[in-house]
Amino acid sequence: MAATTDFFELPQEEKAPFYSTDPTKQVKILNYFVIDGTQNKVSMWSECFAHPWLPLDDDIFHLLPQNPPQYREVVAEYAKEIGVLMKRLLSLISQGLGLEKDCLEKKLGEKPQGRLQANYYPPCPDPDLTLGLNVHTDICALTIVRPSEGVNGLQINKDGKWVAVESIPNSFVINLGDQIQVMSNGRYKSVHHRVVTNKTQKRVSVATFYSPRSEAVIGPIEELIDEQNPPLYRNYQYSEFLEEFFKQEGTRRMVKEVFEFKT
Ligand SMILES: O=C(O)CCC(=O)C(=O)O
Ligand SMILES: [Fe+2]
Repeated sequence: MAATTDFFELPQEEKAPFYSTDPTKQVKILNYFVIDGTQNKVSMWSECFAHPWLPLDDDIFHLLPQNPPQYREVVAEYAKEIGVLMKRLLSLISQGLGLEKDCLEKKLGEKPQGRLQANYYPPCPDPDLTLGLNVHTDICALTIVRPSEGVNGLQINKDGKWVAVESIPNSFVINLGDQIQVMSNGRYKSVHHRVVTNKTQKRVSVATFYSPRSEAVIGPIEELIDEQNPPLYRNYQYSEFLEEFFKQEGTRRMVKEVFEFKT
């Protein structure tokens, strides 16, 4: 967390080379936005630094910041541990669905892709006017979030109401993503969430996303389909899902809904 916070708090000129809106750039700082009624882009009250963590090969490693000096080593170590935890969680979720331990991992395919997104939310003079991150579901399979301690901000939508996720020391927040909702044929839900800001304290979080690679074919798992439980989604290549995601940029995204069978 310190390495991430230090990176965000570097002088602007040191961070400048990382700012980019190019979707193909692997390591970059980005600002999420919403498109308002007059087609203007309205920026969220946050800055996000994103890059791959799986695989973290030499090419990517050398694109990571050299300042703060410990950034690369800390991320490499964190990536290793998160990889182990992701596998463990996927195995538990598979068993929770009554499937073989390695079912979800196998269905997500070889060479899964992991992206890390560090989010920096500065104090906001009027938190009622904006959000740190707009309401969304994570499009990946699974997300592990490490939030800064003692500062709330993340909220999930439960039965139409926003509920604060309390920050608990030394803990992670696990979000099920859209791909788990589709693969479990709707038994697990990818939760709608958003981040609110506050007037006095900055907040930092590090989200690590785990996704299939773009060639993988995703759909409801056969063992979970029968007469009572017909498939809710059609099979798709993950690249199609990503294409739809980018098409809906700046809107209240409804990506997996595009792949639903309409009844
Ligand atoms: O800041 C947080 O706690 C959540 C971040 C998040 O939802 C995301 O990066 O997708
Ligand atoms: Fe999220």
